[in-house]
Amino acid sequence: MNAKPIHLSHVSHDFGSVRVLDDVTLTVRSGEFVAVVGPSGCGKSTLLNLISRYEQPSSGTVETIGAIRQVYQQDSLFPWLTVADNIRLGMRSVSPEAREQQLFELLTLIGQQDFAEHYPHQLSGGMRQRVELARALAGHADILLMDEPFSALDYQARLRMRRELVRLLQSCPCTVVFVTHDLEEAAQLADRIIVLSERPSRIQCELAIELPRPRDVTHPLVVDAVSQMLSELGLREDQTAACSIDSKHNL
Ligand SMILES: Nc1ncnc2c1ncn2[C@@H]1O[C@H](COP(=O)(O)OP(=O)(O)OP(=O)(O)O)[C@@H](O)[C@H]1O
Repeated sequence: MNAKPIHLSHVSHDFGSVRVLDDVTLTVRSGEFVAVVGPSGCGKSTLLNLISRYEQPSSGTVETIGAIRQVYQQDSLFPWLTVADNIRLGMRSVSPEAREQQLFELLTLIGQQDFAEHYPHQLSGGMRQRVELARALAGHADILLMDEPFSALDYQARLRMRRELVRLLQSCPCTVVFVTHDLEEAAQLADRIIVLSERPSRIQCELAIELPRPRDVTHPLVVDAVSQMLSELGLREDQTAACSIDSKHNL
């Protein structure tokens, strides 16, 4: 993997007369887990769409190196295909000889080996998201773009999925950009959190969290990071608490 698999330089993006992103410069290092948070409608998904090249920036440049896979909030499994066939779809770049072995490994990794021949409607929401993750990681993704992948799940299922994602990334390392509304999720998972401002969005600040994963939601650094994001987003009731997280303001 390259040292800088994602590099955005002075990227701005307009939809018609509406400027959504304004002069965003962002580099993501190989293997880094970057979370993106910000107010609703500020352009988080647009940022992912620019990285995936689904959208072209109005100005600035986007450079990526390596295979990109995406995981969305809505599960996008094909309902007429079994779990195994859905995952096989992600393996078009894998040789036929290696495919079945990798399928078995992925099913084992997500704990769904007994459900290979089930259809998506026979699975819970959490199980479907696990299969989505396996499909995205099949065939060796270099960059994983995740757009609120766990937001449809209940709190306990989200906690389990975070743990599962950490475990999966240990087995299948890649560079991750993870959009979420859930500040706790960002603090539990990310090496670096990008806080976007209101539209037209700029990078308001970056928070680095140097703490090994898995991280407990009650760890003081996780709690501090949530507290700082709340402050940055103007959502604190009490703005007086100090924060020990290393943060960099880009305003
Ligand atoms: N294809 C499009 N055409 C026109 N406007 C768009 C398009 N896609 C997004 N927008 C607008 O751009 C803005 C940013 O949208 P985007 O989905 O990127 O925000 P977001 O931060 O991901 O939102 P949310 O947090 O609510 O999911 C919104 O005002 C949205 O209406």
